[in-house]
Amino acid sequence: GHELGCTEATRRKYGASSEAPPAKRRTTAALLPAKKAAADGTQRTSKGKAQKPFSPNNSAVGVSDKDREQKPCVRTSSLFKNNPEIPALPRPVVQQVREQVFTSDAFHELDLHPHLVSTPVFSLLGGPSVQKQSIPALLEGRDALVRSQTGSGKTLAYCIPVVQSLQAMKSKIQVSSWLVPFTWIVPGVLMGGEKKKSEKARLRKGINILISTPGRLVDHIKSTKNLHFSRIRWLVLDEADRILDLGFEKDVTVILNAVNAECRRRQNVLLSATLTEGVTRLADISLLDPVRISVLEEQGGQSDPERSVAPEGAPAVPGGELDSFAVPGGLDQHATLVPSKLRLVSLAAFILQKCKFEKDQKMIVFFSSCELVEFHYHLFLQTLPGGSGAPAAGRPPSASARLKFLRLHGDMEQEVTIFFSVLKDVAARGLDLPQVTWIVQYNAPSSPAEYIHRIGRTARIGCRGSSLLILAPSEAGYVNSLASHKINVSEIKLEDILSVLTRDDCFEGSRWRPQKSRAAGPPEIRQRATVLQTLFEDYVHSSEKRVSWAKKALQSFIRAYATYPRELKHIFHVRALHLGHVAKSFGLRDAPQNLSVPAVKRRKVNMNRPGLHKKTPSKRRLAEILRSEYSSGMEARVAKVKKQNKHAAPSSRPCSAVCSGRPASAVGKKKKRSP
Ligand SMILES: Nc1ncnc2c1ncn2[C@@H]1O[C@H](COP(=O)(O)OP(=O)(O)OP(=O)(O)O)[C@@H](O)[C@H]1O
Repeated sequence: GHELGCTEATRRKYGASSEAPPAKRRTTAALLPAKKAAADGTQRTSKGKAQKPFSPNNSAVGVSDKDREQKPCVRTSSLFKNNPEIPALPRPVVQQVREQVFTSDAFHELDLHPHLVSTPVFSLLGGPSVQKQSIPALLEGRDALVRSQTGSGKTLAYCIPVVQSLQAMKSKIQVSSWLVPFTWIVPGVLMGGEKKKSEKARLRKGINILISTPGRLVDHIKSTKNLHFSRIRWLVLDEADRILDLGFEKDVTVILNAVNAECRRRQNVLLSATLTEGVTRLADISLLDPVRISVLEEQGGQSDPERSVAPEGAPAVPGGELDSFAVPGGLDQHATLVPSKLRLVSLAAFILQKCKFEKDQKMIVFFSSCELVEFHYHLFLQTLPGGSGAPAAGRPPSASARLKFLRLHGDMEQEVTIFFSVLKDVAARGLDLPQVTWIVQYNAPSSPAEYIHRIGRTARIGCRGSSLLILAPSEAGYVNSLASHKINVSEIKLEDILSVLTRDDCFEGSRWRPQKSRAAGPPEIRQRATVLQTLFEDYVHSSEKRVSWAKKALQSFIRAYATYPRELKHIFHVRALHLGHVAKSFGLRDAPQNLSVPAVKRRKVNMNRPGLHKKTPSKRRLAEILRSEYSSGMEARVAKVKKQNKHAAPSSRPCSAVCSGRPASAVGKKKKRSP
């Protein structure tokens, strides 16, 4: 107790039973010893507001180390009181779907162009199974439905046959330096980041490989005269599950009709990490007598790891594993149950644990809206020790590692520009995130397919990785929902996440001392978590502007929460939220009075409900899509859509921010994506 300089009242506060009636939040004066309050020179009002205006110039990290040291006593109320009981995390028995990602067979057996075989990736491995199976089938001229887990190498599985067939073509249209040495193979991208005029000019010049998002291609089908499909040899629908998840089904139908109208003889390939009903439906209408490729490991002799040919009329479901999702073998999935009040400190503690106290960690944190990405990005950047600026002097070496944060979402106009100027050659070709070690889902995704795609940003192509799903105690049932798709998670206890704070002397609440012999027990963990929460609350309440910023983020969270699909409403229902507790996870000391929860319910948009596009105005759907993790963000420049965005109910479901213990420059890598 004396180390924190806390009063008996503070100790009682931490020790209060969870059955105690909701305590009114104590004022600073009640928790802050008079002597200390005078010493730090900050007089507080009865509302707990600092009268001394916050100046960002005071400190590079928003709340300076000096401030931290001079305010040893926490004044944050009841972080550990009145929380719902944390139930045991369900542990359904799940036999995970396993896939054989690699094959020992070498690629030189395939009759490929020598330049393709000499590509460095082929010398690295025997080869990804999906490539070993797909390439020969596609070279034979077959249509194919390819289902293989995230990060298993699906892109090259179709790119190699496409390039192999194009390089053999006689007519050369122009010279490109992209696909050296196949200089006459010219790829082009349509994704809406540019003016349509430049895209039209590119189409006019002629390209061999057109990579496009469905929406933008439909746009050109409707308005670009120079777009002809009569000589198309291949139609590839990559990420089919995400195309459907994001509501592009109608656009894909328009594309298929337009292509069919001009060209009947071509090869069609459909690739997906997950196999849902929608994907098989799309396969039925887009593929002709397809080879079904799946790299399932044999389980009880039931599935055939080799490629199989669908009997005529049979549904194109490789391995019959509909709605059972394969997860990379090197991926350890976890979930943790965290009461709403403790969410923010838990996330911060987890980031610190991995990115500050462990080496070579790179983490992606997924949030449910762009506003949430912005809020947490700025908050952590300004408050977390090591979040920015130089490491503070006198810290132990283990705690001096600098955290680097990068935000990424679909509503970033300026930031994207800046980002592009820094990493121009990288970002202009799309992003891949190599060597990501942790995926954190701060807000649960609204479909299992989305879950799979999020966690699939780690443990790619045989690497190891881990994921953490943060759920409220009332959301524990979501684990069962995942289990019904053969997704298996194990529990990480909240105490284990928060305990890292005892290693971080920034949260000691008093001047840092080099060594302590005292073991860290639950009371100390609670004290430090409260110090951290106070840091957040002080930052948020240091100006009216920041308070309203936090309120907006909270509002956005509630809006997103209202958009879970009907089948998950029993787990995620906005009425089950304790707004006062949730407010705390935004650094707010009280729940704002004017949250528009009922209005949100009226305007809910469910991205995963089949037939979404029929029920939702198309512009709103577009606004949703533009803000998705698959959006480049540049589309948001379309003023009309931006206007719609303002009024669209939830700002989106999937968005992400990246934080890493490494330099930001190590984050990006070339990646071409479609859709
Ligand atoms: N033959 C190969 N040898 C070595 N690395 C490879 C090979 N094929 C692909 N890779 C690498 O593996 C990573 C994952 O490949 P890719 O992006 O094609 O996976 P995917 O199955 O499409 O994943 P997702 O479903 O998540 O989009 C990429 O970084 C890619 O460069």
